[in-house]
Amino acid sequence: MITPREHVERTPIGDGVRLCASCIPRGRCRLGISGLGLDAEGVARFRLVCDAGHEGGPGVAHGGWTASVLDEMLGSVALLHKRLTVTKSLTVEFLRPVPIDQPLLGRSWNDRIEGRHWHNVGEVTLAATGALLGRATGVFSERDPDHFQRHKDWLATQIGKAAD
Ligand SMILES: CCCCC/C=C\C/C=C\C/C=C\C/C=C\CCCC(=O)SCCNC(=O)CCNC(=O)[C@H](O)C(C)(C)COP(=O)(O)OP(=O)(O)OC[C@H]1O[C@@H](n2cnc3c(N)ncnc32)[C@H](O)[C@@H]1OP(=O)(O)O
Repeated sequence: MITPREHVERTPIGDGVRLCASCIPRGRCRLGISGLGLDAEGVARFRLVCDAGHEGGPGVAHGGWTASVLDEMLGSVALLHKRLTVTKSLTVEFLRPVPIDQPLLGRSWNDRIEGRHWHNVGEVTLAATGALLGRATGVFSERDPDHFQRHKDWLATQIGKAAD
């Protein structure tokens, strides 16, 4: 079985972020995230733009976009340390409307690790002024790469049960 590090290293990067399966063919994150790497304090930094494809209210991002980018940014913290985690819980605060087509900045970092659980934090700000628009806390559960095969096996059992 491959190690989590090998699994992470085999996943393609686009604009500085490890790409999820659906974005690998396009070569960039569909949410408009580019990664700037870890700074000296171990904080992951990102450039973000919410394009009109994610417009909710007039001129502002759908809340699902904001929650998704925070999930992605907090989920990237362990990836940047070559560890594999999935979101166990995510709490999002929508502090101000997020404008579309405006440069935004994202930051995410680890607060503490308890066993296999990474407690991560992150925020989205307006690049022009640093105004805080949204923030999140989340717990990310460290997994082995067999997580996805386990899911397939579990699903096959469930579907089998439904057919009985
Ligand atoms: C998009 C995912 C990417 C993940 C990384 C993949 C590749 C890396 C490379 C590039 C990716 C690029 C970017 C990614 C960056 C950020 C992505 C954002 C992160 C996400 O957006 S990620 C998707 C959303 N998040 C989930 O989708 C989690 C669903 N939630 C669970 O999976 C469990 O809830 C879990 C693991 C959280 C529990 O955590 P835990 O610490 O409590 O773990 P525990 O082992 O105790 O399991 C407790 C119970 O879950 C069962 N269980 C565990 N694993 C299972 C499996 N594989 N199949 C079937 N059942 C499973 C056990 O059997 C037990 O069941 P029971 O209670 O009945 O005994």
